[in-house]
Amino acid sequence: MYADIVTIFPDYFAPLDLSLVGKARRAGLVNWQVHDLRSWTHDRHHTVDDTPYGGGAGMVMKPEPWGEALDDLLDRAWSTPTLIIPTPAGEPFSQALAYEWAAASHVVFACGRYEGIDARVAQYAATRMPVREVSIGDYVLNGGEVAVLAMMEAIVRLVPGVVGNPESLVEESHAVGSGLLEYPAYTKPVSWRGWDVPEVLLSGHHGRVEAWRQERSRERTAAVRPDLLDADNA
Ligand SMILES: N#Cc1c(-c2ccc3cc[nH]c3c2)n[nH]c1N
Repeated sequence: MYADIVTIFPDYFAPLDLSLVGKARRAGLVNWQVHDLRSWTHDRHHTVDDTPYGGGAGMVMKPEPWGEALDDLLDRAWSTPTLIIPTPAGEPFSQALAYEWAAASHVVFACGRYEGIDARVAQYAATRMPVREVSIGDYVLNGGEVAVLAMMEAIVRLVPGVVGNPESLVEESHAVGSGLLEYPAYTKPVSWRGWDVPEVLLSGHHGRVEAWRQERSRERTAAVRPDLLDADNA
């Protein structure tokens, strides 16, 4: 999976070179390039925003720099990428989308700022590539960069070879098809500040451990995400 990330804050993405995601890049399993949108401006002030038509607070990102950026990235592309635009108004980002894009050869992330990107950019882009407008949750950020950091981590960890034990991807919360949140985890010491590890986990009886874990998953899901149980039963 290769990603182009276009932003006015390239430094936001330095953390991608840390930990598992950075290790995957150094192993050649994934790669990405961060681009400063201002590289596609031509005025002295590298202007990327302007006032909104129709009035209202804030500024809107101008279409011209985005159009030139997408044209350049498409010209250099080996295959037609999917354009992913983070926005509070988007479809929910999901584990299923993370799997889909982990298998994609090329994605382009467009990080908006201010009140967002001129709507014609997504319209124009859709004439040249698949476009997905996605949201990482029902709260409002100041820009798309944090969303892209989250999506990159969710996507890269699913690329084959990145996670040491692929089994660990199966039992986690929101694993596609599981419909349940993951069970609580414990490690040594067996007793800590008066709290003991549940006996069943010390029994060595795999059947009982599995049954206990399934019950804890259902209990936890019913408590905090009953909507997943409805979806699970749908
Ligand atoms: N994804 C996502 C977002 C955003 C978001 C994304 C892009 C921009 C550009 C200006 N403001 C933004 C907020 N807020 N909340 C989410 N779940």
